[in-house]
Amino acid sequence: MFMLLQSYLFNNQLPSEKPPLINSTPNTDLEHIKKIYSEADQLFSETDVEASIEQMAKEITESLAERNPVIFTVMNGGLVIGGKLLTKLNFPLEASYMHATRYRNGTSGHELEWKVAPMIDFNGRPVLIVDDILDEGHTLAEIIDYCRKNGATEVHSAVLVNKLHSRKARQDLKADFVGLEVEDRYIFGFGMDYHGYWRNAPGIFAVKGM
Ligand SMILES: O=P(O)(O)OC[C@H]1O[C@H](OP(=O)(O)OP(=O)(O)O)[C@H](O)[C@@H]1O
Ligand SMILES: Nc1nc2[nH]cnc2c(=O)[nH]1
Repeated sequence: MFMLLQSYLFNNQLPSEKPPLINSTPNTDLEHIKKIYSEADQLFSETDVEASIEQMAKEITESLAERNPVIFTVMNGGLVIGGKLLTKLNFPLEASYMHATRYRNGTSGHELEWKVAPMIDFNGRPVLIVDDILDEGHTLAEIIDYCRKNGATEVHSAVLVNKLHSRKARQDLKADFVGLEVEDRYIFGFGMDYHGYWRNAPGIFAVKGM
């Protein structure tokens, strides 16, 4: 896997062999997936979420507009919030992504697995990490450490959602910019998945019974 990625990253060519599929779910029971959505509790509407993103963008602009930051969206969950935030940040910045996963389309976390490391050199520059959710925070903590070790002058973080509980990976772990606070339930929508599905759900929903 590493050789394939290396070939792609350094020669800028597609690998000749097809890389292993990461989260292929060809046998998913779509009736179950539909039921999860129809039975879920909506915690925030699309309008609520859009308003919170607008507010985050204002706060980020106030802090970083003059700083020439590199903004990294954490895939896959950051896909929606990253895209929605970027066009509201009307100042010079470079935008890219990194891919790290801890839940692997499941509903419980494991050790963090890096799929794609950052590809813009941020040595000597401020970095903003954008992700969908800060839950236990192992993902964000490890990414912050990585950016510091690799020369970021400052590492800021923005999450659409902070989950309220006392199981954070580090006691003082907080994101600098937070859209919404959610109760301690398994949630999906606006980039967050339920077994790989419903990242596209237009709002933030909690799975019934979870
Ligand atoms: O605070 P934590 O407990 O570490 O969890 C937060 C992380 O979990 C989700 O990613 P996931 O590993 O599910 O991968 P995904 O981005 O592909 O959904 C989410 O996108 C965050 O990156
Ligand atoms: N989709 C989703 N991903 C997560 N990663 C960590 N917590 C959550 C959660 O509640 N929902």
